[in-house]
Amino acid sequence: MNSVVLQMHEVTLTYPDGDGRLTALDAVDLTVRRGELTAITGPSGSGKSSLLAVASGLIRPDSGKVLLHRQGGVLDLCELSRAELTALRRTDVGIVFQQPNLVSGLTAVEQLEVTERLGQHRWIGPRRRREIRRRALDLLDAVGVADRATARPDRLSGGQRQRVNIARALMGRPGLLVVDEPTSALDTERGAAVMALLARLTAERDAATLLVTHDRLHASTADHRAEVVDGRLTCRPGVVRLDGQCDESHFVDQSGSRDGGETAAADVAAGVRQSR
Ligand SMILES: Nc1ncnc2c1ncn2[C@@H]1O[C@H](COP(=O)(O)OP(=O)(O)OP(=O)(O)O)[C@@H](O)[C@H]1O
Repeated sequence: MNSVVLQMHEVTLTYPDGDGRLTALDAVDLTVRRGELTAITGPSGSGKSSLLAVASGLIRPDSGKVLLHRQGGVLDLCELSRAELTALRRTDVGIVFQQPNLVSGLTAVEQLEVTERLGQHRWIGPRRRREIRRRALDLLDAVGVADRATARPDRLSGGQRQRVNIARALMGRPGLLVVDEPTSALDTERGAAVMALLARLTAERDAATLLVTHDRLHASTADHRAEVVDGRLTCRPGVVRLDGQCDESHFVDQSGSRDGGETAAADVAAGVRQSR
């Protein structure tokens, strides 16, 4: 079994709501492993974005643990300062937001370079700059847009912008990749291609990918799938207890859990596996 990268344990998150509090996440347990893609689905307002925000350290939960396993040890994101979390998101956690928020004046390769340079608090010499450019070009190649490296966002299609967005999130070599609705602005075919790309990158780069999608067809192509309803995970893929034991009662074997009308989903899944 692959090694654990992210472990959420009994995570509860509330927001102010009038005189009271609204529970967005309710005692959520979730484990995400290296080289595996976990997809979260759920109705609107069920807590999917809140789950991603907590998993990536953008929001601190009211209670629970969010453990990030990385080289050199395990960190509880709930105990880190804002500055430490910002630094961590440059190196260990890649985030792909729903809208590819690319900088309008920069070319595709510059979008990736500037991300890397922002993380360096010192002057960067020509050799290091060449290394950064080479890595940026390699990543654009890996996501299939090497030939658009010098194009600005207004010259890229929606699918190409999303691919640059994904490549940018990988610049820091993150162990955890958090992806919010990557296909929402794409048609079915381009959406399926982006899902296949994420599955391939997850396996090739040995990343742990946690993805939110409203599209059950796309979710069915993931290694694991869970659903959030009213802030609770209805099934919990491969949850590892804090004592290190795997809680098999919550393990979801996708091969045995297909629901009705998913023949097409199985076809997409087969395509994804072939393209890996
Ligand atoms: N900043 C906030 N302040 C107050 N309530 C919030 C805030 N953000 C989200 N909520 C509420 O928390 C609940 C979960 O919201 P969340 O955005 O996580 O759901 P979601 O599943 O991502 O929804 P969608 O699919 O519509 O994006 C909702 O009831 C929402 O109204």
